[in-house]
Amino acid sequence: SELEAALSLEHSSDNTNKITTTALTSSNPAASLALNHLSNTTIADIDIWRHINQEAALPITSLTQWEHLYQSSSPITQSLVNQSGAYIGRIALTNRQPHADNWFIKFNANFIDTGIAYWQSAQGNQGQWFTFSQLDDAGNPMLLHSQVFELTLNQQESGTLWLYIAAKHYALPLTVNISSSPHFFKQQFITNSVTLLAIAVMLTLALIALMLYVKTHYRVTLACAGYIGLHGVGWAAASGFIDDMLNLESVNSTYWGMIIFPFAIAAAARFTQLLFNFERLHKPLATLFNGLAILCLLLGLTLPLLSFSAAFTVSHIIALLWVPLAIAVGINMLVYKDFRAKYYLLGNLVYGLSLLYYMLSHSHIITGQSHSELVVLAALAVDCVCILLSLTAWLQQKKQDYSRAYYQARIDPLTQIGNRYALSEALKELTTNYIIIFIDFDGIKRVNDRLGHDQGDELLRYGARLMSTTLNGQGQVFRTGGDEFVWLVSTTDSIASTQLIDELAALLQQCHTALTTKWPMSGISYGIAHGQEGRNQSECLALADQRMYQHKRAKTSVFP
Ligand SMILES: Nc1nc2c(ncn2[C@@H]2O[C@H](COP(=O)(O)OP(=O)(O)OP(=O)(O)O)[C@@H](O)[C@H]2O)c(=O)[nH]1
Repeated sequence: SELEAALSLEHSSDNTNKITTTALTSSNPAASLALNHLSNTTIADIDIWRHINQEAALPITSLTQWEHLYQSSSPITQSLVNQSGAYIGRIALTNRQPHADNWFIKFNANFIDTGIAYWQSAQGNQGQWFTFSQLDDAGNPMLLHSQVFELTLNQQESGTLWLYIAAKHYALPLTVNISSSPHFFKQQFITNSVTLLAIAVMLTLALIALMLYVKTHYRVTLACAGYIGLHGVGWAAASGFIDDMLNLESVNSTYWGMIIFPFAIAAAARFTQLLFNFERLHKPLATLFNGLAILCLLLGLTLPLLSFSAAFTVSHIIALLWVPLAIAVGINMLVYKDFRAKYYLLGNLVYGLSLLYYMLSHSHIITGQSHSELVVLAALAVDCVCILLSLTAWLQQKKQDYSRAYYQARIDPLTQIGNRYALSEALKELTTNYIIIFIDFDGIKRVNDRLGHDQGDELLRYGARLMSTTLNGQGQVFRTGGDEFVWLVSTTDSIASTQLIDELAALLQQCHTALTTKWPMSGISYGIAHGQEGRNQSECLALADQRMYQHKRAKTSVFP
């Protein structure tokens, strides 16, 4: 005769529930549970489900149809992990509470196309219908990672709960959890909170990376946004969040996570390549990561054409290959003391460890309720934070490089004051009220020839320093080349007062005197022009240059 597993719930002395499984004949029709306010029972999939060869024609409208379907089903011999298709189950339930109460019947399955239940009370003729289909679950509580319906039983009510489920893939053992309201809300609060927080973190970080791309146009920021954002969207789909939000009825969006995953890894490979600048620093790694990105992209495009189970397997293989590769790259770059590697490695290590825990909890090494999916999701959010930090390190380095290049392009290396390029920028910023002074050192050739080039250099350095300090914050001095300098002063008056020009000339005279004290054969010649004397800065500069020559010619040579 056909054997069936039956379950009875007992209270152990420490007030926790345990399940004993007893083999019974078909005269005892189903697993049976006596429910009370402590109930939180998980029934192993092998103890409840029976296989149906093809999906049932819906709706299943009567008890006779349920019984007929049950008769045509066959027992399963192993857990439903990685299986697919339609299954039927039934549980005998009794309310042992001294009053009417509610229990939540939860299905530990990420993917459920059709989920329907029928409660046949022993005390009433009318049955009650429930749906926990992802394709049609608008009336169910919004919860993530699984489906649920709420069953209300009167005092001492007993009966049979019939269950039917169909999906393209069961990623986990298809256990059924029956819990009292307090247990259900406590557990689901944690599950929903961790999930929503992790998804919110990922999507927010992706948005930040996207904004950085809009601002900088660096491809690495776009790859980062794709890497983090696609993980976020993938989990929003896989956890059922998108389904709960949009109430899609024609498609089951929980399947999308697996299809999106290869695209996320394509972005991750591209990000890694750009982050570590492999194109310039390590060609073979650049080729490897570019190849990987293209491969993942092609796989992502192909997956929707395959069966979902195949897509599920492919995505998991990609994860198994990607994470060790990313960790190896992180370690390798850390060995080379790369500034970006610590965050990158830390993130991938956290994610890798969570995947290890996930695998162990699906083996027999770790037993009990492991919440491994939640652990992976939380670890992924941490990984994404680390990935964004590695991007920040990259951007900081880029900023430093830029500042250095900016500085080098504008600063004269000998005198450490602005060069011709810096002058041209400063000239453009002048308004009409300004004074330009053209300065040329005297006798530097003689200093070079008689005292050596080092002394000539020292004279130029000293002269530049002297002018900058003598000016005492009035304007800025630039070295435009050789022994020529330009001093720009912005003024407030539209017509620069003769008094200010005299003051500036006095300061220049001070410089001249200080220079000749140190190098008697040297000195400076200068020409002054103000903004109102020319139509633009160039004309004013040319006028100052002319006056400098006049000054030089007019000076009686100190060293004939
Ligand atoms: N030591 C040194 N000399 C330089 C540098 N740049 C230009 N010179 C020299 O500066 C001189 C510039 O030419 P001039 O302006 O005719 O030289 P000068 O002796 O000052 O002549 P006057 O301006 O007529 O007094 C050249 O001899 C250059 O070799 C530099 O960076 N270091």
